[in-house]
Amino acid sequence: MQEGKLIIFSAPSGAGKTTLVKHLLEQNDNLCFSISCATRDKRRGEVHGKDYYFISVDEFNKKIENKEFAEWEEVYPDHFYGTLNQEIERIWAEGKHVLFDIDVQGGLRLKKLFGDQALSIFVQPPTLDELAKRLTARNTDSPEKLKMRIEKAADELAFAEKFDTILINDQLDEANKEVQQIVNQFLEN
Ligand SMILES: Nc1nc2c(ncn2[C@@H]2O[C@H](COP(=O)(O)OP(=O)(O)O)[C@@H](O)[C@H]2O)c(=O)[nH]1
Ligand SMILES: Nc1ncnc2c1ncn2[C@@H]1O[C@H](COP(=O)(O)OP(=O)(O)O)[C@@H](O)[C@H]1O
Repeated sequence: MQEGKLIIFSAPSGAGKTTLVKHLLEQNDNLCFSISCATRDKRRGEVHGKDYYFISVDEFNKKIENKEFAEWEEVYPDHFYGTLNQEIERIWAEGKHVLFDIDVQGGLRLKKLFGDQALSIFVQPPTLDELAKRLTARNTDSPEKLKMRIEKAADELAFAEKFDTILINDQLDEANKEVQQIVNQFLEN
């Protein structure tokens, strides 16, 4: 099997990485989204096997024991997320490059594992206030969860400099264009 490349998007929750990743996937047939395992509840509109493999904490722990994950994190208390080795291989076997939407620690771990084969992109909101506004408007989280995500975001912003590239997601059209340029440049080399 010919190995492809890895493009990793990490960001605090609400910075817009899911939005940017979806757009990139629509525009590029040679990229495929890495579907993670997650133990959180499914949100309205989410599909098992498309957005995530939604599994129980017990199933998740079995996969840890069986060393099925390239990386995994307890991103929020009792909310585990992980990238399956099998998922990366499935995508490479299709002759495509792998696109990740994963948390900051997971992103840094994959970059360390794959080195120059991977590009790590940190998506930064223009301000923390704007991030809080976007998360509130998205309306997918309870007030407690919202608070937890915003607090965690402030810590995560400190890791931006450790990524290959920082992308500020202010005007969405501009950010989409910039992402495409960054990805084109990486895939050409
Ligand atoms: N480490 C790691 N983080 C993941 C993985 N999949 C998703 N995440 C991250 O987990 C966090 C929470 O994701 P989610 O519950 O979907 O909410 P979101 O932050 O609003 O997108 C986000 O930062 C995701 O990028 C994974 O496989 N590994
Ligand atoms: N540049 C932007 N300007 C305004 N709103 C945005 C922008 N990018 C994303 N959003 C909105 O902000 C919310 C959070 O974006 P999302 O992609 O879900 O973030 P993440 O995956 O990083 O948690 C969504 O409702 C999305 O539509």
